[in-house]
Amino acid sequence: MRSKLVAGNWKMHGRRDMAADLLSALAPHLPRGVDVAVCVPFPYLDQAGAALVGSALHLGAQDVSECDDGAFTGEVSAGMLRDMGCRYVIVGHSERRARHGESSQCVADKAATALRNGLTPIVCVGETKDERLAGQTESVVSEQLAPVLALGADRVERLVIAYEPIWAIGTGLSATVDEAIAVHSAIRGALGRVSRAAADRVQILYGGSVKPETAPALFAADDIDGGLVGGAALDPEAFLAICKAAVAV
Ligand SMILES: O=C[C@H](O)COP(=O)(O)O
Repeated sequence: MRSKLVAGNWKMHGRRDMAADLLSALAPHLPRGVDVAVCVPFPYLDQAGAALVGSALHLGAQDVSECDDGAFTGEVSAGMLRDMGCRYVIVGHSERRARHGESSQCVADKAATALRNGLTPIVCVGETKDERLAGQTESVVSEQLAPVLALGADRVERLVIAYEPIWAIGTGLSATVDEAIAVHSAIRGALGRVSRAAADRVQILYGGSVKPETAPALFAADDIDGGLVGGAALDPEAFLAICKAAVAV
């Protein structure tokens, strides 16, 4: 039985005060029975890591370099993220694939570097609206996952995967439960072709306009192991309600 995970992605929002306020509004009120993480902008990771010492709220980052430490101006290494107290790191978010031209191979390299440094990568995949309308959702997701699954069973078994249809991100228009289940089941099938343990262990999160109203039905599905939450993660009341929805199932 897989546990549920709810990860909040703050994206490029807030300042020092907002980070402090959000963390203090969340950390003491986390429900038991669900893993919860917040993926904080790089400049506030140190502050967040210090604030969360001894807390059940896990820390994550939103990206990582595929390289180990070296002459890579502007990049942040997995070792640095570990040093900040991170447990998770998002790799391959559609906003980075689109804006920074990250290929699926680059995303797999980032996942491998994160794992080598003791971080759990949250690998994002998902299709555009045009790809969905063209009936290409599963083939797009499968191509995005291919280099990641090629990392081999021992590494794949330690990943988290997030299915995030791009058309649902920040639009208020979540995928329906059936639409999400169809893709999650296909991902679970692909994991099963890597190893039985990968299919059993890897948490597959849904992301894309998850709200307190939509979370209960999504999280009740067997193959939906929690959520990657953007906008609603900036509102502590909404985020805690989403976390509670993951416990109730
Ligand atoms: O990483 C989070 C996703 O991009 C979802 O964002 P959203 O909840 O604002 O749609």
